[in-house]
Amino acid sequence: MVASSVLGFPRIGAKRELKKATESYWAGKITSEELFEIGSKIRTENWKLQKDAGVDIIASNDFSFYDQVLDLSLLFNVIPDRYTKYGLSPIDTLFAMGRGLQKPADEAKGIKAIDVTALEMVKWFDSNYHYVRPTFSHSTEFKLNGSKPVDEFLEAKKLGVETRPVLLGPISYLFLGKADKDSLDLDPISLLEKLLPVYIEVLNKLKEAGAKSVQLDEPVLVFDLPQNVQDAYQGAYEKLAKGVAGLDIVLTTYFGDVRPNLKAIANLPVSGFHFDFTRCPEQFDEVVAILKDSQKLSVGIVDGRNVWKNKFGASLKLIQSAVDKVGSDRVIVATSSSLLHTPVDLDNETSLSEEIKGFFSFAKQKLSEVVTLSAKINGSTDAAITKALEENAAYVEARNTSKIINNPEVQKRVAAIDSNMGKRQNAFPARWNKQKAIFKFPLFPTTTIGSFPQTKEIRINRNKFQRGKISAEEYEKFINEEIERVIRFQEEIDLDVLVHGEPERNDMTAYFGEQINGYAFTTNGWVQSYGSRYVRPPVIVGDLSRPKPMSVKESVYAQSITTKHVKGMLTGPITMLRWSFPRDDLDQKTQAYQLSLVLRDEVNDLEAAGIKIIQVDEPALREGLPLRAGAERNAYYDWAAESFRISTSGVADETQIHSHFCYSDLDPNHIKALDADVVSIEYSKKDDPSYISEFKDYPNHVGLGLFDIHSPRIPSKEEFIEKMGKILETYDAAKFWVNPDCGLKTRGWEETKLSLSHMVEAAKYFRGKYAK
Ligand code: MET
Ligand SMILES: [Zn+2]
Repeated sequence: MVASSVLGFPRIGAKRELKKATESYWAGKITSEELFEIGSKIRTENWKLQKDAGVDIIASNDFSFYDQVLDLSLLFNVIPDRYTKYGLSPIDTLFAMGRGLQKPADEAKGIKAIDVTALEMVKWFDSNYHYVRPTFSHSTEFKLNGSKPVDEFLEAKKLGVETRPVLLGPISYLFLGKADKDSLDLDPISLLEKLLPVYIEVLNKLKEAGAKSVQLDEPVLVFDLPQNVQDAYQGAYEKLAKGVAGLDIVLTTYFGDVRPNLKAIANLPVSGFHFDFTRCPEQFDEVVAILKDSQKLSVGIVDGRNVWKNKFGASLKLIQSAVDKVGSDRVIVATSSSLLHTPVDLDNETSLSEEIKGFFSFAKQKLSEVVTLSAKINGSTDAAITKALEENAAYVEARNTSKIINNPEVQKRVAAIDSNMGKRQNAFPARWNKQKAIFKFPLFPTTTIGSFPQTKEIRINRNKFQRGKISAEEYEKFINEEIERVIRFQEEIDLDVLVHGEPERNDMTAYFGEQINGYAFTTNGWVQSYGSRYVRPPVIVGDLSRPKPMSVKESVYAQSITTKHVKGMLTGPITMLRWSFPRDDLDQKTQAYQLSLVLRDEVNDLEAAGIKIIQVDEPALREGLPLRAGAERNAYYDWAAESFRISTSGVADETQIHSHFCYSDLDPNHIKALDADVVSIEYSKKDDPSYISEFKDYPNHVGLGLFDIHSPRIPSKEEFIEKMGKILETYDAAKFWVNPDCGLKTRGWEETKLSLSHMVEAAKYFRGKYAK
């Protein structure tokens, strides 16, 4: 019999319980016991849901209060010294590593002041999830520190749910990490021998607790891996298998093609493999060929990364060929990856049209999909299964013929795009000559990335407006007051280029998506982005067009109340695409081009309305990069840059185009290809001098982010001076912009005020210094 399996379930709770809990804990409103209680409740619900749906193989240890990779770092004692010297509890150490911690001293209680920055946070493969990067040094001493995987396994067992614990595998864990700044010569993979005993220890504890099998995720197998990393697999898994004899290890890969690394895993002594056939069905024959004897084949066929209903007909064919090859007892029907990347429950959506709702499937619905597929393959004649299959066939037909999907006007415009649309009138040096005469910026111009604190008041008013409790006029008045407050504050601390603060935007993608035809949006479709930050990606369902300007009103208002320049603020085409759930029936390039035309109209409208500086954010540019080098990646480079340039090249030389990048490794060549006049880049946690030199010969202007906006800590003026000083050792002062890492919307006003004031003071300090 074929079994059904789910690689992981969203941990945020159907009503975002986890967010509320962690944020209340950070605010000191609930105790750690209360926090743990809520975690336990979420886990219990998730396991029950899966069990009730009939899923055979259910994961445990897929829960986390912050990030599953960070959990492992805590578990393995990969905790840089700077976090251990305060005597924090394990959960507080975890949060300090994830988000930094700054606490004044409490003399009365004899408690010292705490001031520690967060570890680096980076993109999880090509998703919009972010993990906390394991940070190793020569002094890292692996040892088991806690028992989370075992505790959660036993917790489920007590509830009558037998689970398969999931851990990130040892090679992925090391490869996704980095050397700490005191140990830059350290190659994390060289720590493998030291790390394996700790894996063996925890796996044995799981075995003793009654686990029969574990899921070891090795997603780095979809990267181009250096030879030494590929070579590490065989030995490592032999040691594991020997060290935990009797425990089945299923090696899990996802998000792509593992064929280039197939040799590395072809002879591993594991009990089974999982492959992602939604992302790469082409690998089927070759990967199945490595299976030996009784090794199981977990067929990733229900997409863990999107919201579209599975197309059962095609899936059943693929599963059937798996059964034909290895026999039904060895086949598992699974989600392609953890469902962490999908919203929790479609049943909570009340405002979607029935037609569109009929196209979607969220995490809970995907449970039934794996169950239905496996039941059908097992020959079930159950009426409910038959009905589900019939409904699915009707869905496929309905989507093929739906009227909301095709817009011939849009298709015509995309077909008519020519190469001139992606070119500014002149190259940057000529543009800059004109721009500097207009803007007359001082040396080290200061600015922010766009958003200012999204206060409770803003959320309350937005909510009231959405519910019709306040009129459009009242809401506009409120937003304008917010804009005015932000403008006055920026004038007060003397920033050079102002922003309107984005108070009208709940989310930088959804805000625009809601104004573009062809998008659908959910009311509850939250997905974790990092820590307690969740996003609600809108869904591209059809061809995209802009019925009217989307951002001009707020920018024009902000500009009307100040004599300084206000930047218009837009989300770029690639980020719009990446932070939405895309269509699965149209290639991504065409979707990006549709978006680029929408944005081009908006950029041109902003310019026509008198906005002279326009920032088009592309934080997701790097995220879209295909995970492997090759033709697909090269093509992406071209169409992604072209989409940005189509958006921004309709303006005069005098209009200054900014762009912004964050969250991911820098990709200087790609950034250069966008030809923006000024780019701001997340930098504060990089500790990597090569980031500076990468831009040495770049003629355009660059602001390296000077402080971490994910953390509430406030850098002092001296800290800014030190940071800037370091950069200026190698960096051309004439192209140096001063800005934070990213927008400030998740911060409070108090810390924002202080951090930005210190930043401006530091810029002034250097102006004085350079004037001499
Ligand atoms: C994730 S990038 C965010 C850019 C946006 N303009 C903001 O400041 O919030
Ligand atoms: Zn950003």
